[in-house]
Amino acid sequence: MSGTGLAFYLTTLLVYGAVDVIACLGLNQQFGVAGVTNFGYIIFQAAGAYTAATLSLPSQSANGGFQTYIGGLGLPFPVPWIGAMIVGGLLALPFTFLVGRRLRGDFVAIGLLVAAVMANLLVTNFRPFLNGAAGLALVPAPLHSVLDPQSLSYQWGYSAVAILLAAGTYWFCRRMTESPYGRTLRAMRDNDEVADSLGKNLRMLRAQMLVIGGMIAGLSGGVLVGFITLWAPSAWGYAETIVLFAAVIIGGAGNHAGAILGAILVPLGFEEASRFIPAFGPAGLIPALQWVAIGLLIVLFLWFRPQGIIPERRRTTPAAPEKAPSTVQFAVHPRWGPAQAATGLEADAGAGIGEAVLEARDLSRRFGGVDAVAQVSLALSRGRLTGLIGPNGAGKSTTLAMLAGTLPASGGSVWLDGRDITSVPAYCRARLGVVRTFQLASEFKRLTVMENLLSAVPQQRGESLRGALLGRRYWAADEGVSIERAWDMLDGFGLRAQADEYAGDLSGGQRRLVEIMRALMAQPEVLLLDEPMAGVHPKLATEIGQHLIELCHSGMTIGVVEHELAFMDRFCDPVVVMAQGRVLAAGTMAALRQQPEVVEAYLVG
Ligand SMILES: Nc1ncnc2c1ncn2[C@@H]1O[C@H](COP(=O)(O)OP(=O)(O)OP(=O)(O)O)[C@@H](O)[C@H]1O
Repeated sequence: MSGTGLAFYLTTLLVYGAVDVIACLGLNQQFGVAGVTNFGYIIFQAAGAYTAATLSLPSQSANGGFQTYIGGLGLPFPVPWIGAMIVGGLLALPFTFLVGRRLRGDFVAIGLLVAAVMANLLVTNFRPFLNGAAGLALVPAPLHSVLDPQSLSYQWGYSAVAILLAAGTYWFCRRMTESPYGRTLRAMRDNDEVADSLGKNLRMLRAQMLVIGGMIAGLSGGVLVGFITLWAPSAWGYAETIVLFAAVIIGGAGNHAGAILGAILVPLGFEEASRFIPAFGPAGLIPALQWVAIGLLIVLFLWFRPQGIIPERRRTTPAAPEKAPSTVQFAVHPRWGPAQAATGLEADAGAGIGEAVLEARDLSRRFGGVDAVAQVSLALSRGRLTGLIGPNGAGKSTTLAMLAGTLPASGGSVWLDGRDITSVPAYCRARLGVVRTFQLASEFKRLTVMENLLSAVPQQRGESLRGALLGRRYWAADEGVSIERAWDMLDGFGLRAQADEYAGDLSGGQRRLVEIMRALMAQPEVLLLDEPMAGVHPKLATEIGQHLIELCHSGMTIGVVEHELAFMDRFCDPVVVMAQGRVLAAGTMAALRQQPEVVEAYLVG
């Protein structure tokens, strides 16, 4: 290869590499960080490429009529690239309805894949739209009227701009990810039901990810088509999406540096490596083997190294001065606790004690033909630790889920402070102060203990997309206050040493504690605990029980489902007994023990 030939080859590599990096960063943001599986990702790149092409091509009549397309506006650089981003983002909008519905993630992924296949078929078979299978050619290169696109200096310049855009995309994605907003995205990825119950608006977050990913993919398409000057349906089959997924998974999903490495190794590396394989077998064999190799690599990585070559970074928190770990410290809702007293706004913790705060009225839930909960009416009162007991399958967890809104009711209503909240979604109920924990372990596994706690803090400055983009200076002080509270909480629960460990690596009992701490970090007005003491050391369970009582004294309303009767005896008043989906009785444990039907249904054994 001559020197000039080599230089052209190098610049081509650089542009392809930069385009792949941009595309992989967008996909990593969607899939690796936020857990939104978009098997139709490639159509957003294609939309960007077609948009940039039709915005820069002359009108159809001016091109001699050898290709047909819509648009043909002949707009100057950089309008086609900006248009590519905008259309990539706009194309994502219809799909935001898909993620907003209560569809499972894999259905959404398949829906997007089907959309990608259909879009490709449409463009291929409907020629007037974008010239069908033949695709668009002779797309004007950016600034072709003032510069010579064939010159080597132009090619170097193009590579430099493409690399700068890739660097800008990296900076943009990092800014989102390394912020409270990014933490919320990762929490949603790890366990969306729990994120929902902590007040995170999943529909909004997923929609943002789809639109931002679409814009980034669109940009990558715009940059690519300006360089290669042609674009056809064969360039964006659904298999191309698989290549990008392979890049992200192999590089290290969730880590933007990993996505960059994956982009260089997989789409670029495979293409280049196959050039050096001597031709053998029938035509098309080598590209086919390339697919087999990529498929095998995905399987091998998912099996042996699911975290990829550069795993997601563990976020550690600078240690704060240690406090005496003798007692459990709780932060209480500002409306009721000392924090509010300190501001002088409302120091009367005794106000309203005993009045119904959260009520179920004739609440029912059917699963298929089974009445899991049938016309249950009960009230949780301010300042009371209300227990809910009953045999297995009595409907306790289902009732608690309907109170928190994580499960829709089939009938009846839920009231908060005298307001009907039956149709209010879980994340809004959490924002109103109703926070629950779950019966099964529900920590955010790939978030550290500290991050689990911080994820629950309401109204964080850096938790919105805007706040994240404004940067650390905008949200660091606010985050500092939350970290301080989290350290206090960790000291109280004796988990300071585990602050930087992944919550998924803790013991069962420790994970329970993380859940309780996380719920308390949300500063709830009503706290709903589903078997919180399971696996917790009895001494600590007693300590927690005592502090739950303290919280009640400061005005919090707490409901707890628990099988441990000793806990009910000691801490809960009143206690509601459920059996076969109905409320059997309610009162103090002492009174309940006097009722034969309760003893028969539950207390015996
Ligand atoms: N998602 C579901 N689909 C179908 N049936 C369900 C579902 N969730 C709960 N059920 C059924 O509803 C009934 C009540 O279950 P629930 O979990 O509320 O009981 P529970 O009192 O909390 O029991 P446990 O103490 O064992 O947790 C059970 O018969 C259960 O099998």
